[in-house]
Amino acid sequence: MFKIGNFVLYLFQKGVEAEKRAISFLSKLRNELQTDKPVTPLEDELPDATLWNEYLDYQRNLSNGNGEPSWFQSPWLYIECYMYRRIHAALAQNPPIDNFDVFKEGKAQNFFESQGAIIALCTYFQELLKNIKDLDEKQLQEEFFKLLQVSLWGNKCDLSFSAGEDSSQKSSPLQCLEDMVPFILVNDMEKLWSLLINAKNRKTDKCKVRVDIILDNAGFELVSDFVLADFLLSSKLADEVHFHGKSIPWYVSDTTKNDFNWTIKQLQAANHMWMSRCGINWEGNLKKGVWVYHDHMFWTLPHDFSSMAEVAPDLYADLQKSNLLLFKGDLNYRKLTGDRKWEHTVPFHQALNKFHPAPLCSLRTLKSDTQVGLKPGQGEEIQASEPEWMISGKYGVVQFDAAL
Ligand SMILES: O=P(O)(O)OC[C@@]1(O)O[C@H](CO)[C@@H](O)[C@@H]1O
Ligand SMILES: [Mn+2]
Repeated sequence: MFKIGNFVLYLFQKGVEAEKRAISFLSKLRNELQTDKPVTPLEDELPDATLWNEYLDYQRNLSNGNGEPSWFQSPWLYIECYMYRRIHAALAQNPPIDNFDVFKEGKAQNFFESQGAIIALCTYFQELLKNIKDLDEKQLQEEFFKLLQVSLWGNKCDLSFSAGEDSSQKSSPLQCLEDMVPFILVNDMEKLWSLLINAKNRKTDKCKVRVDIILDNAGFELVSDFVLADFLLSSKLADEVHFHGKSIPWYVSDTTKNDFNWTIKQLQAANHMWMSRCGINWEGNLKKGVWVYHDHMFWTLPHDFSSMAEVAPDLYADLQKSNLLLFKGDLNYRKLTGDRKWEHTVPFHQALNKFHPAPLCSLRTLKSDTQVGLKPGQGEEIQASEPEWMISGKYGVVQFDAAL
């Protein structure tokens, strides 16, 4: 008994020491940020450190003698990613808190506060499953469009955008879909449907249809992605869904493997029949191998996706096996388009800058100032009445690129 007590005390002290080290690392980080210090190379030995340091050299070369890359001067996308990587280093080097996710609490809260919306969605979906086999093609298409839009608007719930404040889904996610259609600035849902229905109709036993979802936020958005993924399988539009999450805590609410598994467990254990049924089915999908979770360090590097083929050829080759890639969220859109100040009328295909592993689609609510593929005058017209249109999260896109 005494020995166990000593051991617990020892562990407690180790924990306190690790916390102190992490806090001091984070204070240093805050000071560097607030005083616009030069960006420093990473000093940890995590597997991606070399790639980060090479990227810093690349930024130094870009600045072409105009001073060192620094917190206020360097590109926003790079600096913001770098900040999350440094936060990770503060914890990852510090056992026993090396696996602690500083954003876990916020993500769990988002999930619990969205409970009503999750119940509404799971109930709707389980009712739909009861007669999905009897639906004709037109009806299937309608349901696909609905669930696609729920997943699109689910992207409003992100904690980086709301600076950690409540951003849960409060209203029923299915109710106002029709009213929100005018806010979808690029609406390629028909193109997605054609791709999927043609693949289904052409399908042979040997060739499986694979859809990949490059995930964004945990909480309500993740549940909406699960429902969409289940619909794709249950309607036989796809045979496999591959999910891609983040291997380290990222942009506050992004989904890690822990969040992915935690969410399914929470649903299973819920005191609501349809929520729990969803959780049970989804764990079954993972066990059967028709749902597959992946993570890759590339998703938490600062590089935009046009560098993927060079920096992460294994990931690029894996994505090439897919029939359709669904990229969720704003950050993925920024990385798809290189976060440049493109003219709004530049075609999406061009902004992708040769990133075409497979047909792809962005499901994104606008929270940052990059938007391509609009009709002439479309952006200017909204700008005139709503100067915040690109950062308010009120508008969205379902923007497709057929690849090659
Ligand atoms: O990718 P998400 O979750 O849709 O959005 C991430 C985001 O909120 O984080 C950044 C602001 O901190 C912006 O890039 C973007 O608005
Ligand atoms: Mn996010």
